[in-house]
Amino acid sequence: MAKHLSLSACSSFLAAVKIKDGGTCFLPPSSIIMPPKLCSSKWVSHILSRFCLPKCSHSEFSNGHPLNDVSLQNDVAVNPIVAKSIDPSADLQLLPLLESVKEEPTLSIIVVGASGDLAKKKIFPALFALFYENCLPENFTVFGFSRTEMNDEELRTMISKTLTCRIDQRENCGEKMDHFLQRCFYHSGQYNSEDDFSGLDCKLKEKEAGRLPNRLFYLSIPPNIFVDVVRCVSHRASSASGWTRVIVEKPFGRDSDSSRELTRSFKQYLSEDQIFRIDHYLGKELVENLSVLRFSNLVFEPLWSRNYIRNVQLIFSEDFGTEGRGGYFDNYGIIRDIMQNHLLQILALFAMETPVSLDAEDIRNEKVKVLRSMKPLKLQDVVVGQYKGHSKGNKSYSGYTDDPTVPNNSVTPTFAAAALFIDNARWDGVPFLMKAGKALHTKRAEIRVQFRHVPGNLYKKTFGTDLDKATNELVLRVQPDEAIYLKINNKVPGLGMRLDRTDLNLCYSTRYRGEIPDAYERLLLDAIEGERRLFIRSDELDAAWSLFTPLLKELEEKKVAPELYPYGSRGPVGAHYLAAKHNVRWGDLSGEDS
Ligand SMILES: NC(=O)C1=CN([C@@H]2O[C@H](COP(=O)(O)OP(=O)(O)OC[C@H]3O[C@@H](n4cnc5c(N)ncnc54)[C@H](OP(=O)(O)O)[C@@H]3O)[C@@H](O)[C@H]2O)C=CC1
Ligand SMILES: O=C1O[C@H](COP(=O)(O)O)[C@@H](O)[C@H](O)[C@H]1O
Repeated sequence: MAKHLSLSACSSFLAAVKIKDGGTCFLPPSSIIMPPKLCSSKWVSHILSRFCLPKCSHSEFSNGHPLNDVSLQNDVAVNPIVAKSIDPSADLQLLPLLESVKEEPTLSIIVVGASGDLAKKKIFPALFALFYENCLPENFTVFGFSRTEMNDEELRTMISKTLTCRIDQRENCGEKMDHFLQRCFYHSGQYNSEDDFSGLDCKLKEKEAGRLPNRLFYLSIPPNIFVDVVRCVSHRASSASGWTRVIVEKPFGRDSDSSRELTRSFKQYLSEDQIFRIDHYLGKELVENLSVLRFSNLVFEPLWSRNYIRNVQLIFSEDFGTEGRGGYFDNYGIIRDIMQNHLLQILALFAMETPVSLDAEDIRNEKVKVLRSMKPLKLQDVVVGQYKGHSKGNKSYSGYTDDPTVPNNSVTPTFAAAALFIDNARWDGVPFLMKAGKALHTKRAEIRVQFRHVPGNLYKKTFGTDLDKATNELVLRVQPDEAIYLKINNKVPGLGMRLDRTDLNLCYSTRYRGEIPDAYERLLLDAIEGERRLFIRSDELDAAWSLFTPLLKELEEKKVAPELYPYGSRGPVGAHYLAAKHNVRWGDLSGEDS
């Protein structure tokens, strides 16, 4: 038991707390009274996961490797509802700390594909931000692994170019960066070479220095080498006595069959608990807030159904093309790149029933249910487009097929709009419209909820014949300039009776001073803590592919020609016809917000 009591350097006493299944938690009292700031609440769950002993501690083995993934977390409902897990009838006792640290845990984060775009752009900066905010455990190292020949210093130089300090906390930034970089190391190897992963394992062990080793692998590599890496990790580089977790980047397959095959291959080497399929949109602040908004405010949940909501729009647009990623993109297209994952995940969170609790499995169960209630997409529910070259003033923008890595005759969509329906009592008949495109006139991601007309509206004359103009609309702007606003009708002050459409507006930058953490920060921290709520379970993934696979097959078999739209425009006109077919107007193009 003493080996679990490793952290309490902060206190000479621990509070012993009984948890629901009869296990015991040892909590430093300081963790119980921590204020509920992000890192503090994470801290409590972190402590629970490290200190809670289940009724019977057991180790599972897979391929000869212990899977010490803290399965305790199924026994203890961690962040943010710690209290729920604690048996209220159990007395809190203060126990003297039995023994000082014996097997202090250490965390190694291994970025596989360290030389790549995503690692440089997102993963290393997110790790540094976590370090900067003291969210990483005391003993951690970061390892880069890829084929490119580099030494530790060269990796550090590469990483240092992409690190930035948070705007609101610049103190000691240089010093912090140096400390962080000193914890970064590199190992070069082939992705399918078990010997190269043995070499990595040796270096990891050296840094772990006999402490309890926990290892988090981040697969930031093309999908065709995922399975090789997972095999090598499992055989040669998984932790012998701590946990081993693997974060996997999308794409998780190209369709139902390939995705199932990938899941099957992964499960030869890893248990589902060890796989963290990342969808970085789930780590975005406004997406996290969706459930809070809905389930903690009385005013929204009663309206959240076909009775009051006319349609829901999920919109993603970028004002740049696929430059530099054409090779990848042409094999996937916008439907796989954005819709089947990011937008569908948001839809599932938006439309799910109230989960039993905030536990990962309860939430993911509800998401699976709603995905399984949806009708697979048909060709007539979809419009596809592709951007073409365009000149504006003396500037010219290349078309999608001008990219040398894209075939000239490619019909891969860079834009798509789709109408989806959920066949359940809550959402019957409500169109969920999705729209995603590259090289459009603006960069944004938002959720728009258009409400029904007010029956017998006393003021309808003021709105003329266009009642849509008077419809309430709730907008969650995911990015940029995070905001939540509700369009309402309001009397213009004065003696007359003139109505105005205006916004009840929560603009994040005005209301909250701190900088919003990047999605990758939140998700990395969750994976470190074993929190799975924001990661995709295999049955969710399967349900998501089932919706899109028939459509993707049809588009590809029939080689459906995308409607061309000029780079920097508002996208194909077909998207308007699709919306009109379902009595919808795109909220982002309504004039007020476009
Ligand atoms: N970049 C982005 O914005 C996003 C990326 N993703 C996903 O994240 C993962 C990584 O993306 P990204 O960093 O852009 O990918 P990269 O193309 O930059 O590849 C990452 C690294 O993998 C190695 N690599 C590249 N191609 C091959 C190959 N054919 N065979 C073996 N090794 C190869 C290279 O390292 P070396 O040669 O040194 O071994 C490269 O530095 C991908 O799955 C991608 O789909 C997801 C969302 C956004
Ligand atoms: O997953 C992806 O997301 C990015 C957009 O992410 P964001 O956080 O910058 O909005 C997109 O550019 C890329 O094509 C896609 O693979």
